[in-house]
Amino acid sequence: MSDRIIPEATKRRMPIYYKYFKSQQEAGTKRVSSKSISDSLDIDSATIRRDFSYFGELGRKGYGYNIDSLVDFFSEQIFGKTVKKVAIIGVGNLGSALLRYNFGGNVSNSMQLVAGFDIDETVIGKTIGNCVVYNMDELNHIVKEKNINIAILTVPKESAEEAKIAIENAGIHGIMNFAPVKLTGHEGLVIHDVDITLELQSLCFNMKLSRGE
Ligand SMILES: NC(=O)c1ccc[n+]([C@@H]2O[C@H](COP(=O)([O-])OP(=O)(O)OC[C@H]3O[C@@H](n4cnc5c(N)ncnc54)[C@H](O)[C@@H]3O)[C@@H](O)[C@H]2O)c1
Repeated sequence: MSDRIIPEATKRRMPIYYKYFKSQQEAGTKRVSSKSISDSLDIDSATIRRDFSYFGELGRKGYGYNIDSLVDFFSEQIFGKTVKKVAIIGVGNLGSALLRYNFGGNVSNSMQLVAGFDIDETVIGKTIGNCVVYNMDELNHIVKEKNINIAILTVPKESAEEAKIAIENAGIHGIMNFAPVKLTGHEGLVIHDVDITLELQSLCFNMKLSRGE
């Protein structure tokens, strides 16, 4: 890979490309042009070529891109060489819905939801989706036993800091945080905040722009 710094916008498009190439592979497509990627994803061809240029030569001019190679390449760029094992911390309304959803079953070869954790005795010991809900006290040893690398944090905001410390101490390096609170961790801990309200506001803004208001 080029040692140029990859822009945030390119990083955000990586999973979008991967999802598209995966769907094309499943449909039996062997080769795609940047024009067909552009038309399908509504991203202009120049942006696609610039995004891909950060990763070296992925296709030949006039010949298009080989789908199998792209799927392998993007899969390794996004997930690395090991399957990512994911746990839900806080199995209430949102956490249990995510356990049942289980990534829609779409990416199970690269990411697996393997456990839930909670402090509430009424949910501990239950199986939701395919996952057992464990007591938070068991976090350290279950993380080691199941090689968990990522935590999805769905606890109330008052508990988020405490839960983050427990996650960090268990040796997990990635948190997807749904709690409405800004968390920081030690260097090497990557935290992504997810906020459906921001997405909705962005949708409102785009609707307003598209109507020319
Ligand atoms: N970002 C978004 O778009 C979005 C959308 C919906 C909800 N949320 C947030 O997600 C979080 C969960 O919402 P909910 O409706 O599922 O709440 P909930 O109260 O139904 O569930 C929270 C769960 O966390 C558990 N919990 C509390 N402290 C814990 C701890 N220290 N360790 C482990 N588990 C703990 C509780 O026992 C409970 O089961 C809230 O912070 C909410 O504000 C965010």
